[in-house]
Amino acid sequence: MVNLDLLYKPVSLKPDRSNGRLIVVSNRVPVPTASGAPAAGGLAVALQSALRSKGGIWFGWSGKASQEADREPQLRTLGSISFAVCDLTRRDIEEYYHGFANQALWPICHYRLDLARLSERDAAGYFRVNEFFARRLAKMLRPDDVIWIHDYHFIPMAAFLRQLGVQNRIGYFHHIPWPSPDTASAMPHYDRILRSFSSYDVVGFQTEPDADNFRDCLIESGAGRAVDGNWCEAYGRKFQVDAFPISIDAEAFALEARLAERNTLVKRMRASLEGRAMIIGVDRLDYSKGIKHRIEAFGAFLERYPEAAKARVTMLQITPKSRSEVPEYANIQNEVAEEVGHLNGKLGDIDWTPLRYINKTMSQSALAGLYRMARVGLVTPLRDGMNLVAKEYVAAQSPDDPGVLVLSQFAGAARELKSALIVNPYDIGATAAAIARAIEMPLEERQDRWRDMMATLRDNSIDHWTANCLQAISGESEADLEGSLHPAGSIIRSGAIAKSEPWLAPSPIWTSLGY
Ligand SMILES: O=P(O)(O)OC[C@H]1O[C@H](O[C@H]2O[C@H](CO)[C@@H](O)[C@H](O)[C@H]2O)[C@H](O)[C@@H](O)[C@@H]1O
Ligand SMILES: O=c1ccn([C@@H]2O[C@H](COP(=O)(O)OP(=O)(O)O)[C@@H](O)[C@H]2O)c(=O)[nH]1
Repeated sequence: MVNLDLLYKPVSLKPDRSNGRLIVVSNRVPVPTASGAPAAGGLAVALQSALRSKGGIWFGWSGKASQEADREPQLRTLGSISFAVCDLTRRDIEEYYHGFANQALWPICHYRLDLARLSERDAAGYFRVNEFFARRLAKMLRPDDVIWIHDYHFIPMAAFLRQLGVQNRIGYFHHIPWPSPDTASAMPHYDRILRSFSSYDVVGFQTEPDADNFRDCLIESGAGRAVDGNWCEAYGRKFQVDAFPISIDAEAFALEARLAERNTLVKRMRASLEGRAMIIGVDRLDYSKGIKHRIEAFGAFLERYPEAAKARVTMLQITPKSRSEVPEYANIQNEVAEEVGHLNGKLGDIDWTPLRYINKTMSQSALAGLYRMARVGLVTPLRDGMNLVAKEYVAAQSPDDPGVLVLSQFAGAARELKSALIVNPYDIGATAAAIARAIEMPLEERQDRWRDMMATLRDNSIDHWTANCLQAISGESEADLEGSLHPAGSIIRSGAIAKSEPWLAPSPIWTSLGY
């Protein structure tokens, strides 16, 4: 373990944006390991390339628990990237990760108020852990670093950094949906959460509706207003609020899929299908992914076309377990397993298992090959920030014989992949009909739809996303705004603007919680 205090000086100088390192902060940090285990989370997969060119630090949780005394960041450097991760205590993990992040923010952002647990203990733990990370990060920063913070685990991180005197440019990207004010306002410490966003220079969302919902939250709570298009003034500060739809490297994924035709696992799968068409679903085992509804829809499809289906179709559902210590996730694991058992018991035969259900994490290469083999990609979340699986499925298809994507209207990806068969995942009959349509779809229509979606993916690649986000966060696009009234990062007080001043205005609730 390396004591980072010895390596970096504290922040004190005026920011210079030109040559700064990139500092990425995320809850999960894919520290390279000797075994090179595959990553199941979209965030980890999507950010693989982000740090490559600029160099810098990827900072976050180690994924491990340890004792209070032993929690300075551990550093691993590979080329121009240093991975710095801190352990958390068991109590931290319980309150910050399982508790506030995944039992309050996650369900509320996915419109599941019925599953939200509002606990003061968890809330205090969430803010405490954010402060813990902020203090350690602040010690590593240089004045010209650009900081890019990811996801709902770290909403208050910038506010703590500002309190510590950090004046760097800081951007935030929210990977999951942001709901409308009536739902968002169910968040515990809603005012404090909203206020926390104003410490960023840029706040990014997956889609326009998410960004609109967020602006509406500021307006309806009386905290601020929208100005100059995609900017907001709130809590005395001006910051950019915009949609940056995340994507994948479609060309690289297509190549991976072509090569994966030689993958042993893919070959085994193909042989076992005995000529049947494959339908594929790939999701973390999460209630937001709509797996139960999907299984019901597949069952309805089988019952509607029993003989044809048996002779012609098999479904593969790849579902790595996720957040198993959270009760709602333990419940969904049981419910899905039961649903799979019912379906196979009722509709299967001695020589045919209609639904193959696997709780393993597959490598990207195996997934790419399996997507390519599948006639139908079933991506039917009840709510999803983006859903990279939908994009990967499209990228993996063979141009000569592409499969059909059946996509939920409630996935962020549906706003871009308009040539998918778009379904309401709550409508079991309509989803069953879409499966039937996808199986029967003529080659020409499949090719037309695929070409359209692939063109969209090529136009907005992951590199594009990273470049757009970083351009906004580093303030490069602000040259045009230099003459405008309130450039980003400015503090607004009674008509005067003090650019890049420290942000030191905690609300009463902050102090009441002891921060
Ligand atoms: O880290 P975990 O608790 O194991 O969860 C895995 C990740 O899930 C979420 O992914 C989201 O980000 C994707 C990429 O932007 C997006 O396509 C998807 O719709 C979201 O659900 C979560 O936001 C990540 O932080 C987690 O690491
Ligand atoms: O066994 C698996 C299952 C999923 N994934 C990857 O995990 C990501 C899931 O991202 P998505 O945006 O669809 O959902 P999230 O899990 O982030 O909510 C995709 O890149 C998948 O390829 C994987 O590598 N192995």
